[in-house]
Amino acid sequence: MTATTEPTGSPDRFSPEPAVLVLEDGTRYRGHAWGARGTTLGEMVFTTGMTGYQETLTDPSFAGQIVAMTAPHVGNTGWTGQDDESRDVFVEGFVVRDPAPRPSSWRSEQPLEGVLAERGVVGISGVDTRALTRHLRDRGAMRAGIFSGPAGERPVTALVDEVRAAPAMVGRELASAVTTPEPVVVPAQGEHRFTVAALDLGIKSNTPRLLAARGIEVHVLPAESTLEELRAVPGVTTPDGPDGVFFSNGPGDPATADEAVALLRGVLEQGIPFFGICFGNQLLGRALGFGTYKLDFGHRGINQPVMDRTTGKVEITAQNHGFAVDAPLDAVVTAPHDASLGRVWVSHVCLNDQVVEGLEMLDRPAFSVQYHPEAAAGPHDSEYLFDRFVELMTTRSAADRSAQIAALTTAGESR
Ligand SMILES: NC(=O)CC[C@H](N)C(=O)O
Repeated sequence: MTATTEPTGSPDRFSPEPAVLVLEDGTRYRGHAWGARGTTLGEMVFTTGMTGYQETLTDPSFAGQIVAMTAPHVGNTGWTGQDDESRDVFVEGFVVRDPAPRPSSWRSEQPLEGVLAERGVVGISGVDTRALTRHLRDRGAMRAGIFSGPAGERPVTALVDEVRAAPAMVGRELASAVTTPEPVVVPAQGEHRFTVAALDLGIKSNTPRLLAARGIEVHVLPAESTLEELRAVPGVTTPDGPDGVFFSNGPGDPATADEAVALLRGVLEQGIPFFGICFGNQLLGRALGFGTYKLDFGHRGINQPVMDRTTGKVEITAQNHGFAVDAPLDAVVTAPHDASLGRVWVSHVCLNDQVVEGLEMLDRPAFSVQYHPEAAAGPHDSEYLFDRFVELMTTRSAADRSAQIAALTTAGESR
């Protein structure tokens, strides 16, 4: 059935040009053309962060996705080049309720809509984003299109057909489209303690920044790098290879990243300390032999509660993922892919829905989290993970988690 939702309340006062957001199930939301005019297609997702629209727009993990902000008033602080999380805007389209008519911040260099228009990002304003979010929450993530200008004047059936012809997120490989074309070195701040090879699957700038702040020189490498290229990065403590390897966040379906998974297996076999974030966590899961699956509507926002099972502390986290690792929560598992990799446990769990939010190997120096400890934008509760990586590169061996695991087993038995 086709439903139409008209915007309510005060519509965007600034664009008389119509635009329409069409979902693959036929639902449509009318609004106003905002940013670039034309057609854009992608997976429709929502993010609940009240702040951080610029960091969201420049997070390469959003490639292939049309993002709706649940925060109603967007653009208030304009655009500040210094806050970019990467070299471009990567979202496929942008859906907002009520854009600020002009920025109000001494740091702003440009209004948000100007940046969107300049970079060809098709947007729509005046949409009831709460109704859209409830719809996606009930029906799941789905493909969508924003149409404005002459493209939006065609019959709705033609627009729905166009949306349905767009590629689905499941099975989509996007890391190669967003990765750095050339290696980039981010120098260590202060004493140069370690050098890390960071595989750029869609990395955000704040990650090398937080590593560099801990005395780590970061070599950001293209996604298609080989094990030899990773090992050619000389470490401080290990001159025949980097002190550690990092795999970043990134867009697309982790099930497509076979080459990066094979690369990571090589890293693990050689015992090089490893840290992964988001896509990097999904790839550690896959390297160990677990599957990944699509969440109904994903976790996107900056207030998601996660339990760190090592300390028992709950942290408020920034998240942006539509897929997750399928690993058992209450058991220590020997890597299903290859028993010689040793044991692994789920180190972090999402308290909203018990989704796996972190993995830690117990016999090798490797761990990863599904959420964003670099948190730009977001809370800073999880920065300790960068210190754990430093500790791992210092000891070069897995930490002892036997007490935590014994507690977990006892809790499991008493249920
Ligand atoms: N931020 C990320 O790295 C996202 C990973 C993956 N593309 C997902 O949606 O789950």
